Amino acid sequence: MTEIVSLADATAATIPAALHGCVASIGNFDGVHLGHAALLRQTRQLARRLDAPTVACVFDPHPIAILRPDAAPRRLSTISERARRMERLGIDYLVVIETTKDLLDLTAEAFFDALMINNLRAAGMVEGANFCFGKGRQGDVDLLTRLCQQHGIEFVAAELRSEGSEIISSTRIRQCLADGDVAAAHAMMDVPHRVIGEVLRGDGRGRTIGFPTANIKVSDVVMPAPGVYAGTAWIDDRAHPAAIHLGESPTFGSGVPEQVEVHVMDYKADLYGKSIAVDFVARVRGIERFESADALVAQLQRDIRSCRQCLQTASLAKESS
Ligand SMILES: Cc1cc2nc3c(=O)[nH]c(=O)nc-3n(C[C@H](O)[C@H](O)[C@H](O)COP(=O)(O)O)c2cc1C
Ligand SMILES: Nc1ncnc2c1ncn2[C@@H]1O[C@H](COP(=O)(O)OP(=O)(O)OP(=O)(O)O)[C@@H](O)[C@H]1O
Repeated sequence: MTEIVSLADATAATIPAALHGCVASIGNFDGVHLGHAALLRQTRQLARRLDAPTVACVFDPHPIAILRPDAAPRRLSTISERARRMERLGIDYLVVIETTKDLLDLTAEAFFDALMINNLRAAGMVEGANFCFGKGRQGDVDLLTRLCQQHGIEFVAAELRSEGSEIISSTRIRQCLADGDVAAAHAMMDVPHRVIGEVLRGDGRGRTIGFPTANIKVSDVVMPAPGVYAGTAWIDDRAHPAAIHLGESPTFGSGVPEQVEVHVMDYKADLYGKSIAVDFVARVRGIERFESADALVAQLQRDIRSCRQCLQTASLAKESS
C-alpha cells in the first residue's frame, strides 16, 4: 500500500522518521503516466540497492493554481488515484506538499535544503532530464546533480519516455482528452482516464426509452471532449461494460456541457447514491441532435454494438501487449 503523508509546511522538519533516508522523486505525477512509471521504477531500483524506503512528492494544489489561478489545469487524477497507481510501482509513501506562495518563492537551493536535507534526509533522488525546481523554475538537473553531490545523495537522471515522436507529459495527455482522444491518453498512461462520482437522479427519461443511465456527479478531474464513449463502470469493485454520454442532450434540449451519463450494459439494479468509477476507453462519435426519440433509440442500439466491439478490441490489444 502506498501511504499518503501530508506535509503542510515543507520548510518545517516534520516528516515522520520512517521516511528518513529515502530515495525520493519530486513532481506532480498527475496521471502517473508511462514516463512517470519508468522513473518511479528506477526510484524503486535505487532504493533496493540503498535499502531505503521510496517516496514520491507531489504538490497540492497544482503550483499553477497558486501562481496563475485562471490558467490552472484540472487534474488528470486525484491524489488517492495517484497513490493507487504508484502502489503497483513499489512506491512506499506519497508525500503531498501543500503548495503555498511562500514555498514557491524559495530559491532552488533553499527548497532543496528544506525538503531533501532537513525533512526527508534523502539518500537518493531520481528525476527526469526536464525537471525544474525552485522559484521561477530556476533550478535544473545540472544544479540538482551538484547539490546531490555536495550532500552525498546518489542521483539518477531518468531518460524521458516518448510515445510516437513526442515526449509523454501530463500536459499532452490533457490535450488528448480535450480532443476526445481517450485511446491516446490510455496508451500514454497504460490505464484509461478515470472519473469518479456519486450517482444522482436525472430526468428519468433514459429508462422510458429503454436505455437507463446513471447520472454521475464528477469530482474536479479533467473531462474529455463532449461525445459518446465506450468504457468501463466500476460498481462495488466489479467492472461492467458501459456506453457513456458526455455532454448536453440536444434531442431533448436538456443537460449541461459536462453531464456524464452512463448506460451500464447488462445491469439492472438501482445505482442511486452509489459512488462509481468510470473509465473512458474509446470514442465512438460526437453528440448529435435526433429528429425523434425513436431515431435516438435506433442510434443507441448501434452505439451499444460499437461500444462492445471497442471494448473487445481494447482488451485483446491489452492481452497481446
Ligand atoms: C450512449 C448514449 C449516447 C447518447 N447520445 C445522445 C445524442 O447523441 N444526442 C442526444 O440528444 N442525447 C444522447 N443521449 C442522451 C439521452 O438523451 C439521455 O441519456 C436521456 O435523455 C436520459 O437522460 P436522463 O437519464 O437524465 O433522463 C445518449 C445517451 C447514451 C447513454
Ligand atoms: N516522459 C517522461 N519520461 C520520464 N520522466 C518524466 C517524463 N515526464 C516527466 N518526467 C519526470 O517525472 C517527474 C515528475 O514530472 P511532472 O509531474 O512535472 O511530469 P510532466 O508529465 O512533465 O508534467 P507537466 O506536463 O505538468 O509538465 C520529473 O522528474 C520529470 O522530469
